[in-house]
Amino acid sequence: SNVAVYYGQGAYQPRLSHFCQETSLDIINLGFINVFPKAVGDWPGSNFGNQCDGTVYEGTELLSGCHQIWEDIPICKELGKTVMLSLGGETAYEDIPTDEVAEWFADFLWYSFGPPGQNDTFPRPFQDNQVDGFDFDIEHYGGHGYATMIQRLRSHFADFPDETFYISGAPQCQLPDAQLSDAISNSHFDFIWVQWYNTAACSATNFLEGNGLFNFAAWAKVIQDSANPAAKLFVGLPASEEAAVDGFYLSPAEVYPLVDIYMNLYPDMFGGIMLWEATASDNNTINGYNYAQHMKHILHE
Ligand SMILES: CNC(=O)NC(=N)Nc1ccccc1
Repeated sequence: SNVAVYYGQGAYQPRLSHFCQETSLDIINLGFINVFPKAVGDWPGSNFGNQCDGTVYEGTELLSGCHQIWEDIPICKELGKTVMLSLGGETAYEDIPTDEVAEWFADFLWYSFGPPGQNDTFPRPFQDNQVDGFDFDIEHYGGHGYATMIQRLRSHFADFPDETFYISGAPQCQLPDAQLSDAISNSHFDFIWVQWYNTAACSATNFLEGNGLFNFAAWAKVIQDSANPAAKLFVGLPASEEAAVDGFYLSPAEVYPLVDIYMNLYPDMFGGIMLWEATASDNNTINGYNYAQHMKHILHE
């Protein structure tokens, strides 16, 4: 199974190619498109932390100088990594007011970050690089419009039948997830990485306490009943103590029994582990291995 990490918001983070050289990482979510269009014709905005050169397309919040990222994506692809573009994140105001705006947003993302050369009225923030898909890390205000966006994106995917594009989501563990439940029921996800941290009522730490509140099984049922029962369910975890709200970190030794049980209870659905986030994992070494390396070992046990 796979290890997915978020990249783009790490403190003093190294450039993307550093993480693409890590063999323990399979999927890299570039975060974030953190400003959403409010009307048809509005451009979204982006933030990738200390990366990019601070320039934006005039009159927008969309970064235009992400040279480290456009230089590094080919390296990542060469090394077999799946590179997703993540929408949302902590700072985003994610409200999709109408279906027209949802479809505009999907078109913008596709023509700007999908295969190049389709429609040159759109910018190419990563130049001729194309991402492998789009991740929905919708933390608030959401709920409306995401199913429409995803259906629109998938109609674009169908124009490139020889290429594979993915849709993923990072709901909070509380059910039903206010932001993404509608989208999960009504549109096709490939990966669902649940944030089993920062929410006491259902986080992975409950597994350690054996109190029955860790709700992997409930999420498995949501996926079984969803628009894509074949979607893969990942266990989302903080990659270090500091990477999440206090008290939600699990050591590798604590993760092992959780993964062992649920990987074997749900062998087809279990997709792997998602980590928030890449730099925190790098800075969290235990017995000479960083956190993501420990996770990769656990998945291969
Ligand atoms: C997939 N997205 C996240 O995991 N976001 C996230 N962890 N945000 C955050 C929330 C509280 C403290 C630190 C980071």
